[in-house]
Amino acid sequence: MAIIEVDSLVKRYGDHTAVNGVSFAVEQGEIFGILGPNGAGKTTTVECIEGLRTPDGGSIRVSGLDPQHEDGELRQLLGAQLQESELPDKLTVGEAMRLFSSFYRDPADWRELVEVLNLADKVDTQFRKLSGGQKQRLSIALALVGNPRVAVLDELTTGLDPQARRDTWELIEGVRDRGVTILMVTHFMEEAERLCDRLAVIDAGRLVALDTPAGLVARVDDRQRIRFRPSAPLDDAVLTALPEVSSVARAGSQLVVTGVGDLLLAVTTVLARHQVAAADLRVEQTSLDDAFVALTHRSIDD
Ligand SMILES: Nc1ncnc2c1ncn2[C@@H]1O[C@H](COP(=O)(O)OP(=O)(O)OP(=O)(O)O)[C@@H](O)[C@H]1O
Repeated sequence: MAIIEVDSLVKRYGDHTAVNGVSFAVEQGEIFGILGPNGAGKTTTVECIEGLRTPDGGSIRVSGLDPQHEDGELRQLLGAQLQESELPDKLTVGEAMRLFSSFYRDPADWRELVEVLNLADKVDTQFRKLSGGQKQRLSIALALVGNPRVAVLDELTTGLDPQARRDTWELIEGVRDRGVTILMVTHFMEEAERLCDRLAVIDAGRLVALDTPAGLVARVDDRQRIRFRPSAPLDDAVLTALPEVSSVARAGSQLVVTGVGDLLLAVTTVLARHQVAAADLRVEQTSLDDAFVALTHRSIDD
C-alpha cells in the first residue's frame, strides 16, 4: 500500500521550473531514495511532501493527508531531519530530545532512542560540542522522536567519514525494521545501492527512472568495460572498428574499452592479432554509477 503519493508535481521558483511533473508512490515499509545531480529538484520535491513548500501543480498525499492543508496532522506522522543550523548551539542532547518529544501526541521514549543511536553518554552535552557523526545521529533521533510512520532524511550522511556513514546505514535499516517508511535524498551511489529498496532518479526536475537499484543497473547491463595496459602502442581505430566496441578512452597508461556483446573475446582476439599483450586486464561490471550516467547523461558530481 502506498503511503506517499506524488502525482504530476510541479514547483517553480520565478520562471525556473525546479520540479516538472514528477510522479511516484512510496510503499509502506520501504526505503525509497531520490537520486539526482545537484539542482535536480530533489530537496524541493521532499520539501513539498513535508508541506514546507507550496506546489504550483499536481497533488501529494501522505497517508491520505494533503501536506498543504492538513499540516498539523501531517506533523504527527512524518518525521523530518533538521538541518544542522536549526538547533541552538547551547541546547543539550537531552533538552533537544525533551523539547521535540513535547510536540507530539504519542512520542517515542527518547531515552531509548538516544540509547539506540549511541548518544546515551551525550545527554548532557551541548549541541556545539558534538562531533559531525553525533550531530547527524541526533538529527535522526529528533526525526524519530515523534514515533513517525514516515521519516524524511535529506543528505543523511553528507560530511561523515566512511565508518560513521556505514554505522548510519545500519541504523537506518534498523529504523525500517521497526516499521518506519523512509524517504531519503542522496548523492551517494553506494548509499543508494546499499540502502534503498527503490530509487527515483530525478534530473532537471523530471523523473527519468524509477526502479530497484538492480533494476536500474539491468537497464544498462549490456555495457561492459575492459581496462588494460597494452604492451605496445596500439591505434584506437583497431579497437573502435570492432562492432562490439562503443568507445575507447585512455586513463594514463591504461586503455579503457567500453562495449557490448562478447567484448572480452573480441578485444583479446584483435590484440593477439596485433601481437599486443594486455597487462593488468580487468573486466568491470556495470555499476549504479554507470546506470546513473546512462540515464542522466552526466555524473553525479557534475
Ligand atoms: N528558494 C529557492 N529560490 C529559487 N530557486 C531555488 C530555491 N530553492 C531551490 N532553487 C533552485 O531550484 C532547483 C532545484 O533545487 P533543489 O534544491 O530542489 O535541488 P537538489 O536536487 O536538492 O540539489 P542539491 O543536490 O544541490 O541539493 C535548483 O536550480 C535551485 O537553484
